[in-house]
This record gives sequence, C-alpha cells and structure tokens, in this order.
Amino acid sequence: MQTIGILGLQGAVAEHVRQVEALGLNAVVVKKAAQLQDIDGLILPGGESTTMRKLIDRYEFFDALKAFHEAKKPIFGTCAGMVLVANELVDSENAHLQIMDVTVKRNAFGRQIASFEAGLDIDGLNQPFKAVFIRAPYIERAGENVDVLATYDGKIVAAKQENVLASAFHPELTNDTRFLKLFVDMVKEQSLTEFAG
Ligand SMILES: NC(=O)CC[C@H](N)C(=O)O
Repeated sequence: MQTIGILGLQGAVAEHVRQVEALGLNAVVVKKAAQLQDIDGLILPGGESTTMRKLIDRYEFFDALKAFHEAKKPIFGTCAGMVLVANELVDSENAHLQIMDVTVKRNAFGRQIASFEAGLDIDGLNQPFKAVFIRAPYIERAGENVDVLATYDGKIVAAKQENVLASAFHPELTNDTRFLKLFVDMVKEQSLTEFAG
C-alpha cells in the first residue's frame, strides 16, 4: 500500500490525514526531510506560504523537496501549497519551489470575500465539487504543459503538470474525497511505473 506524506510544518494537516486514510492509503505527517525517502507522494497543505517557506528553510527541506520532485514523486499543493509550487508569483521576486509552470496571485479574490464556497466543474469528476476557498490564490498564467482542471469566475483554480497537482481551494475541508482521489490515482500510477521500470 502506498504512503502519502503531508508536510507538517504549519497549516491544515490533520484533515488531509483523514482523507488520505479514508481513501485507503497510509498517511504520515512529514516533519523531517529524511521522511521523504519513505513516502510515495506529498501534500503541501494550506496555511501561510511565507511562514511555510521560512520553516522549509529552517528545517532544511528545500533541496529535499526539489529532489523529491525530480524523482517524479507526485506532489499536491493546496492553497498556500499552490503558492509554494509556482514558478512565479505576481508582485514578488520570491517564488519558492518553482516546480510548476504557472504564475500565481496570492490572496487573489480580495479581502471582502476572504472565504467562500463554490460548486466547480472539475476535469475528471463527473459531478460538481463543492470547493472551499480561504484567502485563496489563483493561477494567473499557465504554461502550455499545464492542464487546467477547473476555473472559477474565469480564473484557474485547479491545474496539473506531470506529477504536480495544485488547487486554490481546500479539498480536505469537505467530506467529498473525489478531488484527493485524483492525487491518489497519480501516486498509484507512479508507483506502478517505478515497479515496472
Ligand atoms: N488558505 C490558505 O492556504 C491561504 C494561503 C495564503 N493566502 C498564502 O498565500 O499563503
């Protein structure tokens, strides 16, 4: 059985653990870079991206996360996690992991509507998905190798590039595990490829 890690430096960790387990995989909270050796996929949770980046540096995760991505292990960034994976950020020189060819705008839906829910049509899901947005970013530009999975109000809010999946919303905050299942399927497929290869 595959194991999915949730980066446990800051943010919405426990809810992801619950959903991963509900989908029948092992879940571990990752607090040390060495733990990346033992997992098949990683979730970068929502929270506060600038704080998370500071902790990534403090606990010497940066190079290990880049290596994890280079080894083609699937990574799923939700909300602040989507900010972390982006190649570029709007109005900032300081992009973080730079493993997805997108430009992300932080806190992009404005202060007045800091949090909201919306029914989204998502590529790969046959019924709308109730998405919870909390001070959410969106993808302002997506490169040609990026698959757009969902938009809200004309803005890209879910996308995939090879083994990197990103959502502006928090799929772990509903009881609907279908979005996380898309990631679980990526992890299973990658494990099979490694086994065969
Ligand atoms: N809910 C969230 O993860 C908010 C993300 C936050 N606005 C950031 O840029 O880090």
